[in-house]
Formats: sequence, structure tokens, C-alpha cells
Amino acid sequence: MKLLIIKIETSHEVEDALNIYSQDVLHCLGTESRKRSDFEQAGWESDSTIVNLSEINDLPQDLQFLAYFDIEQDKAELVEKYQKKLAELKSYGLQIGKAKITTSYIKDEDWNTVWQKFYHVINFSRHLAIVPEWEDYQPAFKDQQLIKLDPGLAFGTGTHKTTQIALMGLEQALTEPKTVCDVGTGSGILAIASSLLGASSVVATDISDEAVTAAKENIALNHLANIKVEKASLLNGVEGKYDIIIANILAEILLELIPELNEHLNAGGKVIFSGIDYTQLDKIKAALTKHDFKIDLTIEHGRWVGLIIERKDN
Ligand SMILES: C[S@@+](CC[C@H](N)C(=O)[O-])C[C@H]1O[C@@H](n2cnc3c(N)ncnc32)[C@H](O)[C@@H]1O
Repeated sequence: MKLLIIKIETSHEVEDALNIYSQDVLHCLGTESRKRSDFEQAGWESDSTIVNLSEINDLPQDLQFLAYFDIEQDKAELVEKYQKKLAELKSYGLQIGKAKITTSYIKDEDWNTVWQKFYHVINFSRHLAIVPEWEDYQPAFKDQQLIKLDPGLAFGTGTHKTTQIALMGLEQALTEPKTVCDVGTGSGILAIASSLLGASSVVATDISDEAVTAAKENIALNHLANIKVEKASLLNGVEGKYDIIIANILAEILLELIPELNEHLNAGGKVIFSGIDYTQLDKIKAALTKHDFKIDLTIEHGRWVGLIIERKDN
């Protein structure tokens, strides 16, 4: 099988926005960013490496953003959607560089190889490391927990800032063995982290079949028996109440989730949000206030914001 590649010559300022747009809205199979700064910095990170930029094939001017799609997708329509998205990002005052879009094809076996070359261990925190299935890793601390992952086609490798914000929120909120509901689980990374950090039980939901499959496979890879995966849109049809509800999804979707929270949150419970672009924060704050929630803690990472939330009367 072949994959369609959309390649955009653009600016690093729009990298996160294009990533989320490609994954969450266009449901691409994967993304890749080639940044000029990464090639330039490779020489500084290790003194024995001399990087001759003139020898690098197809060196990006700033950012080359690549999104991979099923070959069946309408190429012209996708290009048009990206053109519109870039125009929208420009209207927010972001640099979009040349904004040149080209398309090509690649065999998906090649994609797997490329993916495995670039995805490595993330020594995330005192308590957590994210380890690709094909890599070996010796924990930095004896009790550091390892999240083994083959994210496949689902979002949630641990490399994205929004996932990292969510993990930070989880480490902060999971102070005793609590029940957790992970909404929009993707690869299952937050559900797995919850279980490894000591959650008593976890329910993970996602609207996408690929994510449900990937999450189940990753849970099995980590030999965790206390996580249940359900296909659901947000909390629709999900039974029970939870001590922690965590969701790393775009702000527009979090706005739909806020009215559903109260019914599924135990007394004294906490909600962790990530995936909020800072330009959307005011809308989220207003919706939380309207539904009698307050913000306990705000975590910022680049343009992304995460929140730990509780009921006003906690
Ligand atoms: C940004 S990814 C987050 C994945 C993972 N939880 C993480 O933190 O890396 C968002 C996930 O939410 C899922 N999603 C989007 N809309 C949804 C909805 N209405 N209900 C449930 N899941 C949804 C997507 O399929 C995707 O897997």
C-alpha cells in the first residue's frame, strides 16, 4: 500500500497548529517535521559531530511539515484545506513562510522505517519514561515506570507538548489510588500512565476505531489489567463517576465536554485539560465558570495550556 504525503514549506511558528489540525481535524495517518534549526543544532549538541549543512539533502529553509494520508483521500481537497488553514494562521499574525504545498507518494513500509528511526525513549520525569516497543531502556531510578508504546496510527507518542502537559497534570492530581477516565485516549498513553502511577482503575474512550485498537494493543504491551477501552464520543454512553477525568483534545471539543463533566465526576474530583491553544483559553475559562468549575492550576508549554480543574464548592 502507498501513502499520500502533503509537504508544506512553512515557518516553525505554525508547527503545533498544523500538527493538531492534521491529526484531529483531517485525521492524517502521521506527521513529520523537518526543522532547519534541528540540523543546525545537531552540531552543538555533540561536539564530535560536524554537520555540513550544504551536504544535507533537501535542507528546509525553516520548517518542512509533512503529513501522511491514506492514498484514497482526495489530494486536491486536502491541499485546499491546508491553504485555507495557512491563511487563517496568517490572519492571527503567525509567520507562514513560503507556504508552498507539494504532494508525493511513499510506500507505507518505508514510513514505518522512517518512524522508527526518529522515535526514541523520552525520559519524561522522575516517575515516567516513554519507551518505543523496539527500544531497550534502563530506568534512571529503580521505581521509574516505563510506558511501552507502539503508537501506530494513533496520536499520543509522548513527543507532543500537549501530551506532556497532560502527564504533568496527572502526576500532580493522582495523589492516591483514584479512578480515572481518559477521554480521547489516542495511543492510550495517558490511560497507561494513570495505571502505572497507581490509579485503582481506568476507563479510556476515543471516537476513532484506529485509536481504540492502538490503545488496546498498547495496554496489552504494558500488561495492565485495570484499564477498559470504550469507543465513545466524549462521555456519551460512558457509565459511572470518576475521581479524575483527563482530556487532551482541541479547545472546541473540550467546550462540548464541559457540560458533561459534572455528571461523571465524583465529589472532590479533578479534571485535567490539555490541548488548549492560548488563544482559546478565555472561551474555556468562561465555559468552566458557567458550569460551576474553577481552575486550580495552569500549566503552560509554548503556545499550549493545560488546566487542573475542580468544582467551585470543593
Ligand atoms: C490530541 S489526541 C490525544 C491523544 C492522547 N490522549 C494524548 O494525550 O497524547 C486527541 C484524541 O481525541 C480523540 N477525539 C477527538 N474527538 C473526540 C470525541 N468527540 N470523543 C472522543 N475522542 C475524541 C481523537 O481521536 C484523538 O485520539
